[in-house]
Amino acid sequence: AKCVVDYFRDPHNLRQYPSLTPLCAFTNLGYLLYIYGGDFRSRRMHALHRVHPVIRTGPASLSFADMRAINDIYGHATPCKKGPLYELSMGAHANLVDSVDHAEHAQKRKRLSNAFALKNLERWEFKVVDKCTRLVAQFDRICDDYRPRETLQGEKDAPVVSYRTWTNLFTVEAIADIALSQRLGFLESGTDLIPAEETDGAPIYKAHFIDAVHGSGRVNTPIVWSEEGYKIFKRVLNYLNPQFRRQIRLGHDFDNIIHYLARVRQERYERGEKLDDFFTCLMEDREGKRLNLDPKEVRAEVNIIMNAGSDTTAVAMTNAMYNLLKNPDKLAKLREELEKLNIPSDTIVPPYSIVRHCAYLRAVLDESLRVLPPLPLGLQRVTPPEGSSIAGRWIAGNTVVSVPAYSAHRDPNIFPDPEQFMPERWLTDSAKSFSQKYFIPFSMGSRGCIGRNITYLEQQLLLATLVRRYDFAFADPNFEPFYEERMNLLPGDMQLRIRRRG
Ligand code: HEM
Repeated sequence: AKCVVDYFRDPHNLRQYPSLTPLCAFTNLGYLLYIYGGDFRSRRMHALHRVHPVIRTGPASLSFADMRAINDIYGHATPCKKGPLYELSMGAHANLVDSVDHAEHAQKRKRLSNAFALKNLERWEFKVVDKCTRLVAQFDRICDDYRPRETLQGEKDAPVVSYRTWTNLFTVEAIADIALSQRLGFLESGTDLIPAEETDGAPIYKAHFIDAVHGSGRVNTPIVWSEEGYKIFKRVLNYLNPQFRRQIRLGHDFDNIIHYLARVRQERYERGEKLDDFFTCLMEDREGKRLNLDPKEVRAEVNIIMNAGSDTTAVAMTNAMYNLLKNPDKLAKLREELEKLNIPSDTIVPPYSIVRHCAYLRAVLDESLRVLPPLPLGLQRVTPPEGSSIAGRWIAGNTVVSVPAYSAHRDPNIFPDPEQFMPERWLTDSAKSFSQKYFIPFSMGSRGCIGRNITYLEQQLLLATLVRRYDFAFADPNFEPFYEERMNLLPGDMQLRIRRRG
């Protein structure tokens, strides 16, 4: 009854906006039901946004597909804060992503920003080169061991690899080395089995890293949109739904993997090993003075870096290869750019000092992030109590507001022919200005992604390496990707035939 009364009282003055579903105007359950199945909801929602630039997604929530809203909601000067979702999904301690308080976040960000600066990343290039080299060793072995069979067309066939899985193993290994100086051996074993341990000293066991990351996302994403219902839904679904229960267990495995990794790294630190990684930035300031952070906070930061730092980049890598294979003329252009570099053929991984200047390579990656942003949904922010102006409208205080990257990247006034994969659009004079204002795969402002330099380092090195060395083709020529949208838009498996180039 309160929902109905509030609908007619309309304290946020939102009745003027069309509702995503009729239920959304009355209760957050409406949005929860809309996203529950985990299909590609940002695409569904975009179909509506093409007609309505502002949509009501809850009793006090709006989604904007108006480009002016990006700066108002996420820009450096925004008065908006992170929304209730972040506190709800927080673990035992706030981390850099879910910390809501401005002062707390600024302090956390300052601590890590040195580690994420571009000049430091170049120091860690060797860690990424090592992972590229080890992935190439596996792909070479797979190609060399394969006994080709004749196809119906009379050609020799080639082995099949799961590009999605191998690139995900690559990104987990890369971030484990960058963050914790830890070698996991995933690229040798071809699996993501890793030790995990409870905080109560129970024996160590093994868990699957990637399933565990996805488990924690699958638990929270469907239910975190209802502040009132979150805890109840979690309990009820855990009781009634075996699949949900399994995801909760996997999420728990992820916490235990992080506990294991952080403990091992802490012990190395206490033994006086001098290692060059993020963990050191959590232990000491730039002058080497100990910070003495609460161990729960250290674990929370390790958790988010291992999660955000591996999954998003793996998604982006799969999407970039998919887009190139669907657009062979763009792949040919990329190869042409890389071949012009005249890098000796026995150099497996081209140096970052060279590939970072490859404009077409960067354009391919950006265009892929535009078409398929790994976080396509509207990132939740909330207006200050006094209200705020967004895209030229006055929005009442404590309203949840967001701009879905999926829709922003499809504004035809900024990105003509938005469904077309056209890296060339990033090579025009105007590209710099629209990329700064309207290209938001990493969000923007003070809460924008701190790891973007790392993802470009990884993606540029790996894609340049693989495109130079191998030919890829869809194992199923009619392949169409399957997507599961949680916080991240997760592509399903992508099987590719792989051949060594001459
Ligand atoms: C293609 C790859 C990536 C994409 C698309 C991406 C996207 C994003 C987005 C959209 C946000 C804002 C989240 C929000 O407001 O809730 C974010 C924040 C963040 N990302 Fe990334 N990210 C990527 C790679 C990385 C990597 C490699 C790391 C770590 C090494 C990382 C670490 C973080 C952290 C710690 C934050 C929180 C920043 C803050 O609030 O101060 N990300 N990322």
